[in-house]
Amino acid sequence: MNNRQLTMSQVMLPHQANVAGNVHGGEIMKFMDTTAGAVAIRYSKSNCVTARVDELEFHLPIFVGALVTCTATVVYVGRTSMEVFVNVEVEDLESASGPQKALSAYFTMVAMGRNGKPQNVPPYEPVTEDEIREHDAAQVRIADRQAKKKKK
Ligand SMILES: CCCCCCCCCCCCCCCC(=O)SCCNC(=O)CCNC(=O)[C@H](O)C(C)(C)COP(=O)(O)OP(=O)(O)OC[C@H]1O[C@@H](n2cnc3c(N)ncnc32)[C@H](O)[C@@H]1OP(=O)(O)O
Repeated sequence: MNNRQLTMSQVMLPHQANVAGNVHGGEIMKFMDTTAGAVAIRYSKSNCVTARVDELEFHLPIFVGALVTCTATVVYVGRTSMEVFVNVEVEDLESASGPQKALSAYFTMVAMGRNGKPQNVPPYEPVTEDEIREHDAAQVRIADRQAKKKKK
């Protein structure tokens, strides 16, 4: 089992949409957060909180009845934090077009100890070319963020 990746699917229901049938962005964001949280909990074996979500851009409308699939992957592990890439695909089950990419984002999840403080998570060493590329890109993003924070 790959404990760094987890996929969850949901059919969108009327209570998640506006009167025109468009699913609220917040519903999708909550689903992404839950998927990121679940994989982070499984990876770290502890409760996790969301510390940060990077840019979100909705490329496609999502309508009631669509099957939405979130795949969350831990791409970088710090001392107590994990960067999780969440990819969202949407599928109209009545059409033959198959799943289409709707949006994606990076979530930073922090493992919390029972004392309410961040706690260490198991280290992660990327192995495949894709894993190493994602890991290196995460390091660049984190360094950029830290540099911006220092400027403030
Ligand atoms: C156990 C149960 C099992 C049940 C199974 C059920 C499964 C069902 C799944 C549902 C899953 C739902 C998942 C939703 C989870 C929420 O939505 S939680 C609610 C929203 N989030 C919050 O309330 C968090 C509020 N913020 C905080 O509590 C604190 O700011 C934090 C995030 C703990 C950080 O505290 P801090 O004092 O700044 O800690 P600090 O030691 O300085 O930093 C800790 C790490 O966080 C990083 N960090 C801190 N702030 C940031 C930031 N803004 N950006 C990036 N990184 C940051 C630091 O760089 C550091 O990283 P490392 O170098 O250690 O790797």
